[in-house]
Amino acid sequence: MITIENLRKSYGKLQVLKDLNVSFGPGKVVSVIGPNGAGKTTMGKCILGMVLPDGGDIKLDGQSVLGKHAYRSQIGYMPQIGRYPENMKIRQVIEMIRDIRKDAKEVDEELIGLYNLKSMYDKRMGALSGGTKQKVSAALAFMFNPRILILDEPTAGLDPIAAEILKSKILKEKKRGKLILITSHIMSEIEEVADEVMCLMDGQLKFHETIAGIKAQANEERLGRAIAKIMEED
Ligand SMILES: Nc1ncnc2c1ncn2[C@@H]1O[C@H](COP(=O)(O)OP(=O)(O)OP(=O)(O)O)[C@@H](O)[C@H]1O
Repeated sequence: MITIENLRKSYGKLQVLKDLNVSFGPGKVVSVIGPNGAGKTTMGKCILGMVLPDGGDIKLDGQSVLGKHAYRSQIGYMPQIGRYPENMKIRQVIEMIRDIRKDAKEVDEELIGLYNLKSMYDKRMGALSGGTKQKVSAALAFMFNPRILILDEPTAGLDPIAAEILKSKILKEKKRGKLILITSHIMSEIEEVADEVMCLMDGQLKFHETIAGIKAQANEERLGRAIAKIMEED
């Protein structure tokens, strides 16, 4: 589904992605982990076309996406921190995005319902709590039934019930054959939802393995310990 080949990206002198190679298939939840600043968000933004790589390629179903736009409608994105016009009401933000995506065949309002967002439709974005803003971001990411979802620390700031709702949604959409990339630092969450873990270290792929494979490789039952063991290996 997505293939990343020799991807390079620098910000000034800082080399963030250094010849990154990795591929992801459909019907999988892949947890993207790695130390702060390892390049996880940058990789996601390169896939989304929000950051232009300096070299290498990103292919969707074998076709390069670089310099193209239309493919983006197949990807839902939930940013780490959603930024919205402060004065717009939730209703207006949702209507605006629906208007931009008039072409979408299917509109999925499940999260709007589960998060009871309609009861807050007239609140302004600038007046929302961080968690409520996250709920709006989650609802928008899933809204147009994209084949691919890129979720950047999606449960950070969500209360436990809202986080459970999101995790169930992730698993439901995975069963429908979607590819879901999730950046997370929470081991219990990774173990609950992910099939595979991709670890970025210093802009390169440290490993990309199934959860069972990681535990077997490290000879550790606890995922957190297994990952720490592999990350410490040279
Ligand atoms: N627009 C930018 N301009 C300059 N440097 C940037 C920019 N965006 C990211 N960086 C730098 O690139 C590096 C990688 O950032 P990135 O956000 O991809 O890391 P990350 O793995 O997602 O980190 P975290 O776990 O903290 O979210 C960091 O050192 C960051 O400061």
